[in-house]
Amino acid sequence: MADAYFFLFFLLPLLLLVILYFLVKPRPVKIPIKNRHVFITGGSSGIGLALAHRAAAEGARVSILARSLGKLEEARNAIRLATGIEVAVFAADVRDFEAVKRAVDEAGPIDVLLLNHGVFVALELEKMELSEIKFTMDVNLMGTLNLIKAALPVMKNRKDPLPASIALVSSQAGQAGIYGYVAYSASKFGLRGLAEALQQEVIADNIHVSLIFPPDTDTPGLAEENRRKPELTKIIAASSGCMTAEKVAQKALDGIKSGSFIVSCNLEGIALSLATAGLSPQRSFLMAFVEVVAAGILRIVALGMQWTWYGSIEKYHSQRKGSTRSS
Ligand SMILES: NC(=O)C1=CN([C@@H]2O[C@H](COP(=O)(O)OP(=O)(O)OC[C@H]3O[C@@H](n4cnc5c(N)ncnc54)[C@H](OP(=O)(O)O)[C@@H]3O)[C@@H](O)[C@H]2O)C=CC1
Ligand SMILES: CCCCCCCCCCCCCCCC(=O)[C@@H](N)CO
Repeated sequence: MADAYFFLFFLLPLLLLVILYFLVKPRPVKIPIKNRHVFITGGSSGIGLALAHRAAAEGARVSILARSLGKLEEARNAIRLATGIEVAVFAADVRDFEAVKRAVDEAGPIDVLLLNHGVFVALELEKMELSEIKFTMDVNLMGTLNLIKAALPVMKNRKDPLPASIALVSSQAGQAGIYGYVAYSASKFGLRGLAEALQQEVIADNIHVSLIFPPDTDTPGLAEENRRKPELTKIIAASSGCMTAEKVAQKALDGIKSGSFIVSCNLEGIALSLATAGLSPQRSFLMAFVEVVAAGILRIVALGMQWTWYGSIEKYHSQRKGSTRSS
């Protein structure tokens, strides 16, 4: 009997750990940011601004890109005031490849390309204009591809032997489809396929991809979104907490520096990432171990999550039916 326990709880896990240690690829990597060029899109507000602050404070040379020059200059002043460091600003729309290319060329070789720009409206697909849907896909997905296309040739040709990074800010709504985010979830899920494929294409150039999955984050963008957010979106998104932009920026930068492919920001996010590990690379054999061991139980947790979400949806519809009948 004791032998069986020894095998099950000691020998078997140990064997699995050893196997995973040799199995995980790409191999772990550390990406320094001190004295390196960090280029942040959407760096004038919210998470991007917090990322710019933090990267500057950690000694990186920082460039930020967004559409509004006014907001960019405000951000530059705020960062100068807080850290004494001057960031470079570039006004361009990520949908405009030529403008993006000019900005990237002018900024000089990039070590960490942090693609954080994004637009979001929470609204049922039926209530969204086609133009809004297209706008979401164009900015979040095509905008990201435009930036990568513009920056990659120079990143590949860098003389620096240090590892470089391309980091994409997705969302927990890019790991699980959420009511009210049909277009947004589509754009953010798209980033995952992009990132998985891209990592295979750039690994030989010592470029490492990170995908960041924040929950609701207290930013000007969220405040705007909340003004017309469907009740059900609020209920379902409340399954994960709300974070400050500073905390998300800290988690994101730590994840990028440690070369993680998947970067979660809170506890619910860790569960979500384990449950959706799929065929994404995992560089840490310890995290791979947790993924393997937790897989079955997390599938049950995920089904329980769907049970509560669909419960909320049913309740919402039955209440609405009740109220339209009585009115
Ligand atoms: N806040 C949240 O709850 C969450 C946000 N995220 C993601 O994090 C990222 C940042 O979000 P958040 O900080 O809240 O957003 P904000 O709305 O506060 O900031 C968005 C930034 O992106 C820039 N931007 C928007 N559209 C374009 C464009 N077409 N071209 C260039 N720049 C553009 C904005 O500047 P300008 O308008 O001047 O162009 C601004 O700097 C997004 O990708 C979002 O999807 C993920 C999970 C949760
Ligand atoms: C198996 C374990 C499951 C653990 C819990 C999962 C909880 C998922 C909640 C998802 C919330 C999505 C928020 C999107 C935020 C965002 O991107 C917007 N604010 C911007 O539009």
